Amino acid sequence: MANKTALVSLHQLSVGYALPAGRNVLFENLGLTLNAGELTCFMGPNGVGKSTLIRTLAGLQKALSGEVHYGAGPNQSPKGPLPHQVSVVLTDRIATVQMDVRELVSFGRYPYMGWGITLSKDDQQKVSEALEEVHIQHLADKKLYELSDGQQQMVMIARALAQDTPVILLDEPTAHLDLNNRVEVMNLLRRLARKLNKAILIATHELDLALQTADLIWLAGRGKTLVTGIPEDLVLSGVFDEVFQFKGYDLKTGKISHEAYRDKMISLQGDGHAYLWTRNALERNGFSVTSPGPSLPHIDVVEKDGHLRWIINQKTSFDTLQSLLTHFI
Ligand SMILES: Nc1ncnc2c1ncn2[C@@H]1O[C@H](COP(=O)(O)OP(=O)(O)OP(=O)(O)O)[C@@H](O)[C@H]1O
Repeated sequence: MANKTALVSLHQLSVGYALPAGRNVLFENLGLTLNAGELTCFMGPNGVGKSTLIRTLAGLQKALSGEVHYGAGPNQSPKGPLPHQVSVVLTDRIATVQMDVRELVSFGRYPYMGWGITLSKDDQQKVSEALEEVHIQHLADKKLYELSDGQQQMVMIARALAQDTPVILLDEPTAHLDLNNRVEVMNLLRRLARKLNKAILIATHELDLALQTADLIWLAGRGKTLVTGIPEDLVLSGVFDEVFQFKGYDLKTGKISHEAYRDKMISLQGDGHAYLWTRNALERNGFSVTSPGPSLPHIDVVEKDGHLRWIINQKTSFDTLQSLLTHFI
């Protein structure tokens, strides 16, 4: 297997707050890496320290002890990473509303602008490429106040891309977005990691999306350390259940656990999505669903001429699940 290239390495890193009343250590002795070409999702309960670690890795907050190395050699800057090494997208709303999108994305070029305040041809090209990469060229001349939350999020990601760093750190980039935009942002970040060989770390509460898109998970909440692994291994090991203590949700099946409060079994036969959603409707309404067996009410889900039908005991037929449920309830 090809060796991974570490773009960020944590060495015995402890993070938290040195307060007058004493130290509040959130994570201790972390020894992890962020690798080129990988999307890492950083998950854990509220208040566990995700934002604090992101800020520490971004050089916005001092580590309590230990070191972070960026790229090949040790970190050269005592204050944190250099601006051409790491870009960061935090949760703050954009305050400079009078600015337009292209101007804000241009801010990503500041590490390369020398003493001048004008963008070179190369800078302008990078800004245009960043806008294209996140598919917001059409918004380039819009004022920031004209944008939706999702569009603003895309603009902040474009700014980070224009900064052209091998590492991007993002704190809850999908907060306040609708499902389509959440999926789009996660897919975009995964694509960027692969295509541009970047190491991308996202602190997120999006359990479903993270499990489906992350190359690696950092999971906080078991002591002051992080459990790491690919999503599927962590789901099967039960460590997510241990950390989040899900109530009424079965992570292994990805389903809400329904209570079979009607004490009534129904046998069900069908295929694909129609079978799964029929089962969901029955279980959500308190029935136990089983495979075909004698002396149970039986439902066949059949598709004919592009239309679904539900047939009870080979006699009574329904053309919606709602009407089927009404029959049983
Ligand atoms: N400036 C600060 N000074 C002291 N303690 C702080 C400061 N900021 C955060 N904390 C504490 O550090 C802990 C971790 O906070 P942090 O915001 O990093 O958690 P988080 O995992 O990002 O939470 P969430 O998922 O709710 O965003 C919390 O207990 C918080 O009260």
